[in-house]
Amino acid sequence: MKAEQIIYKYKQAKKVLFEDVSFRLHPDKINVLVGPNGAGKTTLFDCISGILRPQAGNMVFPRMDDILYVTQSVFFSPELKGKDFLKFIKRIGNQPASSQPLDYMKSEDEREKELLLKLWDLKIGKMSVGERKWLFIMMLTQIERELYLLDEPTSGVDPTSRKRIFNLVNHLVARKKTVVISTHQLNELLHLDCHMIFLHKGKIRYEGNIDKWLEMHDTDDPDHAFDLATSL
Ligand SMILES: Nc1ncnc2c1ncn2[C@@H]1O[C@H](COP(=O)(O)OP(=O)(O)OP(=O)(O)O)[C@@H](O)[C@H]1O
Repeated sequence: MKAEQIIYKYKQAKKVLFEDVSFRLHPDKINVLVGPNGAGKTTLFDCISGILRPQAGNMVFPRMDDILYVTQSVFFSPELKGKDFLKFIKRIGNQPASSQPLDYMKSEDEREKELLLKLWDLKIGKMSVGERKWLFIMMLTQIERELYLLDEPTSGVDPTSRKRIFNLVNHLVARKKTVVISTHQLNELLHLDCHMIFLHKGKIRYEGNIDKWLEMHDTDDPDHAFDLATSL
């Protein structure tokens, strides 16, 4: 899966957003899209998923039906309960909707089971950000697709929820699925087998291992490297 020489400009915008975006997704690692606010990460996800059509370039990605795209603003009524969401997702996957909470879960982790039991009867509007993100991602990643795009899945979540979300993402990679996430928390990438794609000022400025990227910037602090990379 790859993008070559993508050019994209929003109709209303004065300037081109992507002047030459090329990258390749790694099939066996978590692909991580990184870049400053406004660099175009969400726009790139929209292009990959087929929601937006670039004005030029070559995109080699699965068709829309084979992509699961979890945007930052997945909207479900805050009045719905956890169980309503879980049953709904099963039904759209043409699978039977069980009334047993643990039937919805693949993990054997006792704390996660406990969390699911708590969220089962809780309204979505009353869940914390981390609880809601974990529940959504846990369930949505059970839908079979070739490519999964997760826009900032760990923003606003505590280290435990973040670990749980990365476990879900790692399971996808282990199942030979291609995954792309975006994040601003670069420290979380240090212990991850990831393929970093760095978008800045309309181009991909780096693609590869995070350790090599840190070496290039002569630092072991990813936030410092980010600061240096975006000041160019
Ligand atoms: N519909 C639109 N019309 C015009 N400009 C837009 C539109 N949507 C987004 N933009 C602009 O495109 C640029 C990229 O936005 P995008 O949301 O893709 O960035 P991002 O990298 O995901 O940002 P963040 O890290 O803040 O989430 C921004 O300058 C934004 O204002």
